[in-house]
Parts: sequence; structure tokens; C-alpha cells
Amino acid sequence: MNDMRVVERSVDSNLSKISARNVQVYYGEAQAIRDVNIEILDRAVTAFIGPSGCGKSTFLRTLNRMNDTIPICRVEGMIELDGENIYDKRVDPVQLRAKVGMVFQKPNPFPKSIYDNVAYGPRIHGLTRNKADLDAVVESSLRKAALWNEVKDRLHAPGTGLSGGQQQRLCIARAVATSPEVLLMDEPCSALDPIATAQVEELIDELRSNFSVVIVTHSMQQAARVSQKTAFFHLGNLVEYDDTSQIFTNPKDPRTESYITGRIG
Ligand SMILES: Nc1ncnc2c1ncn2[C@@H]1O[C@H](COP(=O)(O)OP(=O)(O)OP(=O)(O)O)[C@@H](O)[C@H]1O
Repeated sequence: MNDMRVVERSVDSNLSKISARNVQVYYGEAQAIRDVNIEILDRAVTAFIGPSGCGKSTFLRTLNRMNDTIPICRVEGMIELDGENIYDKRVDPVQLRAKVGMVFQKPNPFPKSIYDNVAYGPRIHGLTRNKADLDAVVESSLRKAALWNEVKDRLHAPGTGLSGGQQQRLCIARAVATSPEVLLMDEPCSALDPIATAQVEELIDELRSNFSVVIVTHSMQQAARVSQKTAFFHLGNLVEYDDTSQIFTNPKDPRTESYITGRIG
């Protein structure tokens, strides 16, 4: 396939982490997601790809109820995390988002110190007992985000003073500090230069040993590099979902093939 580099990596587990069934999403009268069914695996990276406006971000936001924050948005169907319906009235969306963390397109550190950015989640969720505990969580989260060595001597400097790539890794550290089980990433590298992108991609590959990672990307090269599973969306439909190597070398649906060969998009 052209110059597409498909990195063969095995899927470590076939355990489903998130199960979505017959999911429809509407913005007012307009339907943005049509009858999506998908099993998202634990300890694997799943990429959502597809042309602009096909519903990738909309569907991603259903997985931690970020769409609750959009008043005209309505979700139907069933989404389960480890068998539990995340739209059940008894589920607190704030607790849910500690379990299903999110990293956005543009790095968005809080206007606080590096330390306080990472400590924020554990503090509001009461996850640590004392300062030593919190220090340990901040350090381990920054290490998981491959940022510790660069910031360990300036933990009390503002997070907004870091470079773009460092800020994005700080946001990843902030997301992993609450020990989430799933990490949702909406085009996490689109504001980064190639070096910072490579660092974040390497990090995503490491994160999958502990988390289920779902990444929305416009870059098919990125999907091929970092994911084991790929879902192709088109006009609100999940057209094809398979092993990444299969999607990029031998897609079953002609719409998938047209997209990956550059004919649509
Ligand atoms: N807050 C919103 N209010 C109304 N319509 C929206 C909203 N967000 C998205 N949409 C619509 O839903 C559809 C899917 O958009 P979405 O952003 O999910 O697509 P996408 O595949 O992530 O696109 P892109 O790759 O351009 O980010 C589009 O028609 C879009 O206009």
C-alpha cells in the first residue's frame, strides 16, 4: 500500500473493555452517529479514522459522557464499561471521567503549577491520604507520561510555561493520575511538531500495557503506527472495524478502501 507503514503488533488481550450497542447520537434533529456497535478491547490501542465530520469525536465523547456537556446532544443505545451501563442514572459522570480519562487536541493545562496540574484529579477524588502519597502519585504519573526527567527540578513552575509537546504530556500525566482504565485521545498530536508527535506516539504504545486507549486521528500513518485495532467511520456509520493491519492492507468495504487510498476524505 503506497508508502503506508503498517507495524504489525499483536493484540495482547481479547478482553472487551467497552461494549457499545445500537448507539445513535443526535444534535437536535440531526443524527451524527447511526447504529454503532463496537467492542473496544482492554490493553490495546484502537484508532478511529474517517473523513472530517464523519462522527469520530462525537462517538469518542459518548464513551465518557463528555457529550452531557452539550445541551442539544442526545445519545441512545447502550454503552457498557466492564458490563456496567455508563448512562445509568446512578452513574456520576465526574467519577466516570476519572475512570475514562480524556486528552484533547490542544494541550490544555490548568493555569497552575506542573505539580498542581497532576495533583488536581487525585485531590478532588480524595485518592491520596497525605502529602507523601500525593508526591508519589505526581511522580509516577509524570514518569508514565515520559515527562519526569524534564520537569523534576521545576515542579512548582507553571504548566503553561512548558513547550507544546511537554504540555500535551503534562495533560496525559494529569489524565493518568486518577488511575483511569481507559484513555480517550482526540487528535492528541495535531498541535505538535514531528519530534513531540513521535514522543507522544511512543508513550501511547507504552500506555497500552496498562490501559485501553482510544485515539481519534486524521493521520492514517499514525493509526497504522500506534494502533492494533482500527474503526473506520463514514457519514455517522461505523463502516468497518478490524485489526489495523487488516484495515490498511486488505479492507473489506469499498468505502474503507477508497478512504485509505485517498479517494475519499
Ligand atoms: N456541538 C455540536 N453541535 C452540533 N453539531 C455538532 C456538534 N459537534 C459535532 N456536530 C456535528 O456532528 C457531525 C460529526 O462531527 P464530529 O466532530 O463528531 O466529526 P469528526 O469525524 O470528529 O470530524 P473532524 O475529523 O472534522 O473533527 C458533524 O456533522 C458536525 O457538524
